[in-house]
Amino acid sequence: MIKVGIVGGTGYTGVELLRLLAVHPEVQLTAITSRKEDGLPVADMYPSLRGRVNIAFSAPDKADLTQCDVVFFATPHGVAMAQAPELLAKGVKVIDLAADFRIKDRAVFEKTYKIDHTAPELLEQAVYGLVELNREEIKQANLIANPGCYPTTMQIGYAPLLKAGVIDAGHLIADCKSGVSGAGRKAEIGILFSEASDNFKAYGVSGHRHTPETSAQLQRFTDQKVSLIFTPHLVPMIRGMHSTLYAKLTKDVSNEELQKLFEDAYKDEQFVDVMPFGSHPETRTTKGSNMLRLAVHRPDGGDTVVVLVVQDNLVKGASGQAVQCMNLMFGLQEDLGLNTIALLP
Ligand SMILES: NC(=O)C1=CN([C@@H]2O[C@H](COP(=O)(O)OP(=O)(O)OC[C@H]3O[C@@H](n4cnc5c(N)ncnc54)[C@H](OP(=O)(O)O)[C@@H]3O)[C@@H](O)[C@H]2O)C=CC1
Ligand SMILES: CC(=O)N[C@@H](CCC(=O)OP(=O)(O)O)C(=O)O
Repeated sequence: MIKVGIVGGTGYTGVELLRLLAVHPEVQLTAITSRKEDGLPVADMYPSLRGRVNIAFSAPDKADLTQCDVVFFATPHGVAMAQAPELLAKGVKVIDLAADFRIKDRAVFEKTYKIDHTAPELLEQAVYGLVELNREEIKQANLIANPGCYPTTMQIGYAPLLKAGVIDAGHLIADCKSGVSGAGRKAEIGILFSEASDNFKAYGVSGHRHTPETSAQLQRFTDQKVSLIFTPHLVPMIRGMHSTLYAKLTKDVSNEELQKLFEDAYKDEQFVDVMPFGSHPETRTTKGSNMLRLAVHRPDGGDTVVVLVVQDNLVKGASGQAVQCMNLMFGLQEDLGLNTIALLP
């Protein structure tokens, strides 16, 4: 059994990890930390886990994470970088759900997150955990930088077009919407029920931290200079993400050829569903599952291609993706513990 520790077990991605790992056949939950809930049985806080998770939260300084085989950090940016060096030195693998190791360029990271990087020596060895685009590296990794939720949709949607060289990489426009759980489980005015429900708004139109992360990753797939306009929106639902990705075609490709690019790219991927050309994927078809669904459009046969992508921000956008990485890092079947079908309606 793989001994797993979770730092930040009380947050939304933490409890999502618990939901997935509690029924994972190869995992033994060994340590779950919380600064505020030291000693509280996990299932007292989350009764959905009664009878499934029988350990208590422990304060981060009391939990012996070095006895684990792998530690997930479901914590704010800046926490994993403080603890990863010691864990890695003791042979413990680390999967960070935050951004500490996502951006290789330290200066760009520090400018974007306004945090001094305290473990820059690990940036080189960190592997970006988007399995469909990085599988072989993930298998060898000891330190995973799990992607952001929006970046996952943008990369899966744009990568086949960039690799095929059929779009103008210098003018990508991503119009993305997230459910409120994307902001985490914290008390903040903008995510109160009376502020976020029955309301719809964009935020971070300029300078959202997912723009540099996504641009740097997309740059791997093309020689053209990538330029991305990314606009996130908060939608009044709890889980779910919908990204509408626009790009200008630069080659004379048919609709069938466009569709085939995506079908070929993801034909062996069990967590990416390429729907028939012109479909309208719905967020609820991914709720609670690790599936990402997409559909390709070309409005009025013009020179703009539109890719619609949906996922559950807490599963494929965070904790499910992290478990998918763990499975690969430990030589397990990639879908172990991840075979749930979405809840519908
Ligand atoms: N929500 C989402 O859809 C996604 C989130 N992410 C990223 O995953 C990470 C976790 O997000 P999310 O679960 O939403 O966040 P939450 O705010 O819901 O939870 C954060 C957790 O971290 C713990 N924590 C906070 N500060 C510290 C600290 N200094 N040391 C140790 N533990 C700490 C908190 O527990 P306690 O206070 O009890 O110690 C809590 O359990 C973030 O970096 C986020 O950006 C990534 C993709 C999607
Ligand atoms: C709705 C909402 O607020 N979403 C978060 C993104 C969550 C995510 O992916 O987080 P990290 O990159 O921080 O890990 C945001 O826009 O900041």
